[in-house]
Amino acid sequence: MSKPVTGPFEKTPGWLDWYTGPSTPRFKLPTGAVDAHCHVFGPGGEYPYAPERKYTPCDASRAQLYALRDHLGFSRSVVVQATCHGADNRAMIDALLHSDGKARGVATIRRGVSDAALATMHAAGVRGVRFNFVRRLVDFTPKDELNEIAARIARLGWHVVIYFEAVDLPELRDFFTALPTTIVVDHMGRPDVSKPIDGPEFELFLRFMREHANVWCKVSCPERLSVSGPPALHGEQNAYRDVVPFARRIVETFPDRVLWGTDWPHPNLTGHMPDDGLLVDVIPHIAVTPDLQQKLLVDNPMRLYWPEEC
Ligand SMILES: O=C(O)c1cc(C(=O)O)oc(=O)c1
Repeated sequence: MSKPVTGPFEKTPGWLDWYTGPSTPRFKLPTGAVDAHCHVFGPGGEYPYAPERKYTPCDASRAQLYALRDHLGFSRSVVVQATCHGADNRAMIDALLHSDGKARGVATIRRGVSDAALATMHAAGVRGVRFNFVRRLVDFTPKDELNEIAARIARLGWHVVIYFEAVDLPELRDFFTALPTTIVVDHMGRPDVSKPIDGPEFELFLRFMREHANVWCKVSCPERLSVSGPPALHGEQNAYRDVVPFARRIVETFPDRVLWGTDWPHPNLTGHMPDDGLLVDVIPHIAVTPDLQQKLLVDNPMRLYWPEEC
């Protein structure tokens, strides 16, 4: 892979660039595997970062994303609009249009979006919108605006991706459960993995999924959630083992509603930047049988993003 570069923008101080030269995973992905959560950043010279952004990343182009996809052994990608681009979806859509149909997208949209713009996005491969409740990433959008957006995209058959911190679930739960679409939770609802797996906080999340069959979950981002590591670096084959039981519990309880993604290029990590090859090697620890791996990596994302092929 080519090296990270920065265009006309100055990166947030302390920014960690994505890992160059990732190892080849030891885990062999099943045929047709989908990386169901990844991003493109810019390049900033071509697709400027949004004025309202909370961070400025290094560039991460579609060519670099697809080179990683091929290196790791994925067949397809779901490109999720990154908050540093606000509601300007051009970089993400450009990535979809240059994917030979092998990428779908999740957009960020505002109330004023036209029906024509939504139709163009749909034609490009957008199949969802992202509602973000993580305070360090976005200023909140009022709930009435989100409800209006949800009603409009429901008509297109899209779903809503939600990103929130575990401590905020009690307050947001009623809003989420009233949404009219499939709901996909980013990064396991960000559990605090230093708390007990059988404790009330994680149980609330499991109950949220148990009681609402339209709620799906990405069992992604152990590198973000881990407290006691070890990180996916230096050949580590048992990385982020404090996160593994949480992800495994979700996969085994809801095998037909889980997705996995790299989260490349891993925005806002501070401690380390994972070797994406070793990150893939975490998968067999959280989906421990070929059957669970097939659902997590192929059947579920295909049903959600390429239903016409199922
Ligand atoms: O936790 C994060 O910092 C983060 C940020 C973004 C984004 O800026 O879009 O996306 C993610 O999936 C995770």
